[in-house]
Amino acid sequence: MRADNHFTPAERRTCMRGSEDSKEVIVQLEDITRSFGDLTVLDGISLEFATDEVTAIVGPNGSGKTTLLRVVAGVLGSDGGSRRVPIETERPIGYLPQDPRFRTQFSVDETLTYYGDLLKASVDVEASMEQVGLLDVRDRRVGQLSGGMRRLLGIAQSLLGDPPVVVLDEPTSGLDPRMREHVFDIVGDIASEETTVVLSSHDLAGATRTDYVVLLDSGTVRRAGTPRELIDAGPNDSLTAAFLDSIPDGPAVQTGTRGES
Ligand SMILES: Nc1ncnc2c1ncn2[C@@H]1O[C@H](COP(=O)(O)OP(=O)(O)OP(=O)(O)O)[C@@H](O)[C@H]1O
Repeated sequence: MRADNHFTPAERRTCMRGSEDSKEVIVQLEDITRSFGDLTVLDGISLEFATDEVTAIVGPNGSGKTTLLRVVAGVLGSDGGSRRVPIETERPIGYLPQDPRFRTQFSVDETLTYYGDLLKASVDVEASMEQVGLLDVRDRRVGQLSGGMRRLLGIAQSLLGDPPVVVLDEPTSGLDPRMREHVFDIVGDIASEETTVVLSSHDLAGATRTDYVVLLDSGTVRRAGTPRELIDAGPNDSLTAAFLDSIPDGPAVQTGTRGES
């Protein structure tokens, strides 16, 4: 195992949170590994996520972001390591997959009511529409929504039942700059004393608005810290430079042999 891909919870608390111990850790990953066939996609990931934080997982295509988020969300098991979500609520985790599919004939309201009815938790559909700014189009059919509005609908769906852990896979992909800003505004509002948000994004400008950034490459954590810490550790004053500096060998194209050397 490489030293730079293993952040124990204690180390991460030390190196990332300093003395902000009022925040409550509600997801802990320790030494998580996950392979598909002979392809090692997650290679010893230890991270923890606390309330009132937005964490951005960034990394090249194929670096394992979606796989990591699926493990965090509990929709994919790991091969090794442990995942702890020490909270007890009716709906502990809300998850926006990378490519959510909704029935095009349903309205926004009907879609959220449908998903809300599937949950055991009590659900306030109106509040979730309001949270993402979709109240004005509540009667519009999904098939008539713009791509950005559909993404907001996906975020609203993930918020139903007020889960304390909200996992969003690329919530800003394909969105124009104004809509990306809007999504990061929403995400900042969601993170609260009770809630943590974990998202993946290729939008490094947006990632600078989050609390913590994890630079993932080839299934390992290359760097992690506040945006400021990562920028200061990089070659110049940008997260893009820090990102490129953290993957000096270029983007990973995984072929199934990595991790076997
Ligand atoms: N279900 C699966 N079966 C086989 N291989 C998979 C599966 N899911 C992911 N992979 C492989 O795992 C690697 C990491 O994929 P993943 O989607 O986690 O990366 P990513 O960082 O989210 O990529 P992107 O930024 O392009 O969305 C890729 O090589 C992918 O082909």
